[in-house]
Amino acid sequence: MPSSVMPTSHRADGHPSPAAVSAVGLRKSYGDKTVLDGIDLSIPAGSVFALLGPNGAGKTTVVKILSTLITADGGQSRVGGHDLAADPQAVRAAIGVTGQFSAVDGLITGEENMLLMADLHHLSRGEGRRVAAELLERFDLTEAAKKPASTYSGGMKRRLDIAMTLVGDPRIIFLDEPTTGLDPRSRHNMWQIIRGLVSGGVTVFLTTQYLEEADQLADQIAVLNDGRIAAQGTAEELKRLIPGGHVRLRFSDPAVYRAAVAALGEAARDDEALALRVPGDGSQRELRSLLGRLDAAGIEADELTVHTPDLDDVFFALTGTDPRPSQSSLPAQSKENVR
Ligand SMILES: Nc1ncnc2c1ncn2[C@@H]1O[C@H](COP(=O)(O)OP(=O)(O)OP(=O)(O)O)[C@@H](O)[C@H]1O
Repeated sequence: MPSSVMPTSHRADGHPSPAAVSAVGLRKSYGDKTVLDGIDLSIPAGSVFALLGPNGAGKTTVVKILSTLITADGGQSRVGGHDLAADPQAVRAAIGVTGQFSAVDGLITGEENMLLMADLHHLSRGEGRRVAAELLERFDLTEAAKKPASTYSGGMKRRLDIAMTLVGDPRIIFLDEPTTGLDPRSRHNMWQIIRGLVSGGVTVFLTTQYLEEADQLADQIAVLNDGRIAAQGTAEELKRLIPGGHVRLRFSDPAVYRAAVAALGEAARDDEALALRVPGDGSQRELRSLLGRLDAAGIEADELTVHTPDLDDVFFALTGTDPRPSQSSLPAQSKENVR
């Protein structure tokens, strides 16, 4: 299933675009615990790739391997045209990494953090100052530039972290859960920043637990579960992989609800909410037939909503992890995968 939905990408001139990141058969274990059990990836240059997975699925491990922070036990990968095992230095020079292991030093100011990065990249004093000022401006940090980074909000720290990464002008950026813990406004801000990077030709590899984030940003999404890629494709392709479409009918009168239960034998019941979930593809034909059956039984629902599968459904079907734990009407599933 994974490879069958992975399209070959083409540049505007019709030639296949070179992969910015590729991996074949990546494996990693800690002791007798297998974290990655053969991961294949191919990410075209200039695109956004989202690695989606529940807690502990191994997302950070993939990022750490591809960004040379740890080594894989098996498999091959190329990043920015360089073999990871043979030339990790060249890989390091081509990439930027931000995430759970942030480089921001809280004791010094945002500006000093930037200048430190400029030093690390051997920029001259003048060039360093110019680049730092430009990036601080771009990430809306000019005002806060002279304050210690420890006083920054979560969103500001993430922005500073990305700004620091960009000092070296990397063509490939790894963002490990870039919006975890951010409020909705900062999250949208971060999405704009990521879109800006991509429009400048940067390849973005991001990990996320948020389906909406992958849906919003990614050209390709891979769902990681139990050390393997359970499915890969565009958001639309993934949504087509699974059923999940249904019509939800809600009633306020328990007697009418019971009549509906009797009339629609195949529907999943939520007795507490007096709601029924009738599986279907949401097509006009199916809706007409459903309404016909309700009419014939003299039943009128108080609320009728048509639900087409979304990434939540895909995630749920593939990982057994319900991203919407508050929805009691979903069937109870094994939570064994949640570590
Ligand atoms: N250094 C280590 N030693 C032992 N086990 C580890 C080590 N690093 C990670 N693991 C284990 O590997 C598994 C995958 O961890 P990883 O951090 O890659 O997951 P993740 O998908 O990024 O999760 P999260 O969303 O919680 O960050 C987890 O079960 C974790 O406990």
